[in-house]
Amino acid sequence: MSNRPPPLNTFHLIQRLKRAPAEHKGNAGKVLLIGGAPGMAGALLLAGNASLHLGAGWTVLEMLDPASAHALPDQAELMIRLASFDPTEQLQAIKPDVIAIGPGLGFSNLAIQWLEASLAYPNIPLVIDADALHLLADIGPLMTQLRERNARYPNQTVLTPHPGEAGYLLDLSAAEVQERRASALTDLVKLTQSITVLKGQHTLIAAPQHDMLCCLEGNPGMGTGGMGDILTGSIAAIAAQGIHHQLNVWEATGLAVQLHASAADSLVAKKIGPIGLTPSETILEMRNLLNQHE
Ligand SMILES: NC(=O)C1=CN([C@@H]2O[C@H](COP(=O)(O)OP(=O)(O)OC[C@H]3O[C@@H](n4cnc5c(N)ncnc54)[C@H](O)[C@@H]3O)[C@@H](O)[C@H]2O)[C@@H](O)CC1
Ligand SMILES: Nc1ncnc2c1ncn2[C@@H]1O[C@H](COP(=O)(O)OP(=O)(O)O)[C@@H](O)[C@H]1O
Repeated sequence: MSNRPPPLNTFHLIQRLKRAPAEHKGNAGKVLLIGGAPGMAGALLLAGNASLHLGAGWTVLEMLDPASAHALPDQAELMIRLASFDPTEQLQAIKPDVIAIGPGLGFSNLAIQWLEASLAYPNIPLVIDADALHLLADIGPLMTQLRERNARYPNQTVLTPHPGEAGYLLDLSAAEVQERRASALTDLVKLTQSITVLKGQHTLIAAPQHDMLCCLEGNPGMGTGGMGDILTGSIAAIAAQGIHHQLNVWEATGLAVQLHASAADSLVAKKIGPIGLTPSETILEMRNLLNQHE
């Protein structure tokens, strides 16, 4: 207990996101989210909804599932495209300010090509989650590409493993990660050279250039499928606004983690959860907190 890292304390950063009267969507940034293979479109839609409600100027989804890419979205603000077989060309056409890849991505050749192209896309914040973390663990050249990206553009890439994904990267079980969360995170940072968020009760974040911090907020109501997907979209949206609002990727990541957990606590305090708390409700409460502190 006494060895717990210092607490995450980020809400003072919200002031920096305050919008000047003449600001426009270009100042809030363009987030590109990649994933949503057949059967898992919901994961990408949740990440997209989080990005939209946390303030990104544009949210574009590259959806791998053709049926979902062509369906009319509930949220018309989302720009949904069918992920093409030429990711490099597509990225050059979209010119994103931030990329997030992984929610519902799956493990197809197309998924691998999109991860390769995202890792190769230069010098913008990149968030890597869920199935993209499995691909990094499984395919050596992708891990090499990640390390090279971090050597070239430090502090731009964020990994968000839950204990299962952390274990997969480290060749441990989820239970073994949980037994030594702090040292597992240190190992992940060494392995990947990335800003890394080890999710679960008392989420930990660390980076090659930053000491470890611990999020004291959050509750077991967050144990609902999709809760991690909304964190991914939130980190991307805050990082995108950070580009014009002097918030670096480490700060954006910490703020998103704390907002996410605090929003869940705030909903539980209102008796909306812990039982049945949904990621969609949590997105709206994160937006409330962001605007309350602005
Ligand atoms: N609506 C949707 O379409 C959803 C799709 N999802 C996608 O489904 C795919 C599989 O992801 P999942 O994460 O569900 O499944 P995984 O098989 O990757 O991980 C689940 C396992 O991780 C371990 N684990 C996770 N959190 C833990 C914790 N806090 N403590 C201890 N162990 C823990 C457990 O062993 C658990 O069985 C991903 O692509 C994901 O994005 C999920 O995000 C859920 C929602
Ligand atoms: N008991 C808990 N206490 C605090 N936070 C939790 C708890 N259980 C889950 N969470 C949080 O909920 C989120 C779950 O993410 P993840 O497992 O990736 O979900 P999914 O893959 O379904 O989107 C993480 O941010 C994690 O920290």
